[in-house]
Amino acid sequence: MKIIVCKDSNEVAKKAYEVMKDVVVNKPNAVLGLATGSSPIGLYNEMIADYKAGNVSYKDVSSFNLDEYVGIPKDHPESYETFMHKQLFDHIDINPANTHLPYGDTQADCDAYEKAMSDVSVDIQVLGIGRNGHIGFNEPGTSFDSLTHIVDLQEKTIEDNARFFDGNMDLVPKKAITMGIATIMKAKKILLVATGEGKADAVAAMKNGPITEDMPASILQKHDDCVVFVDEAAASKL
Ligand SMILES: N[C@@H]1[C@@H](O)[C@H](O)[C@@H](COP(=O)(O)O)O[C@@H]1O
Repeated sequence: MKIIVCKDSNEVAKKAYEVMKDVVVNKPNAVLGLATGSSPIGLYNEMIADYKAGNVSYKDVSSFNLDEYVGIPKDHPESYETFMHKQLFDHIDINPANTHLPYGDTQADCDAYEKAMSDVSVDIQVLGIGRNGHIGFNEPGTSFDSLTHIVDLQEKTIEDNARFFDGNMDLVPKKAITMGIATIMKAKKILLVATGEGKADAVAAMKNGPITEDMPASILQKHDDCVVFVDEAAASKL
């Protein structure tokens, strides 16, 4: 795992984009693993700006997102489907038919997503990290062997996401469908971004702590090509 400490979130976005650009320019039909949350928004803005400048195209790219809430429609304002359209897809030339997010609440839904992903190979997987070390929605305690599955969200995660639901924890979905840890680890390259002091404990445990299912992101120590961009605040406990 390579950690690069940047002075602020702006630099994190710019540096992370250099890695993304390298993948897409070298492989115009790259498969991108994408993430939601506030962390990757700066990176997505850089992708959009460079696309608008005419420097890169996503017309042959396809994408697979990490996760989605269970129990809200795809067109809900806070669904991850809506997030991805608003933050990225609607501003670049990616073919909407080539974008994929998991959806549903049954094992069959999980198996279908896993199957679709096993037919391709993710060239670069973007990740954020939860304050409790979750990646995707793989909460502490998730098996490192897990594939796409349905999860019960932990209190801390519901609390963190309440800001998107009028600050009301009751409105936050309590379940989600997520790629598993084993699904994520299959990506050829992993690009994790984390900013702010709230992520400092999780970043330190991910990098220096024991590899344990209690800290899902710690498994990334075992990935052959994982690059992490953090700002000084998120790096403060390294
Ligand atoms: N499912 C997402 C994760 O993929 C994301 O990494 C995490 C951190 O979010 P943020 O980047 O807003 O701190 O939030 C959610 O739980």
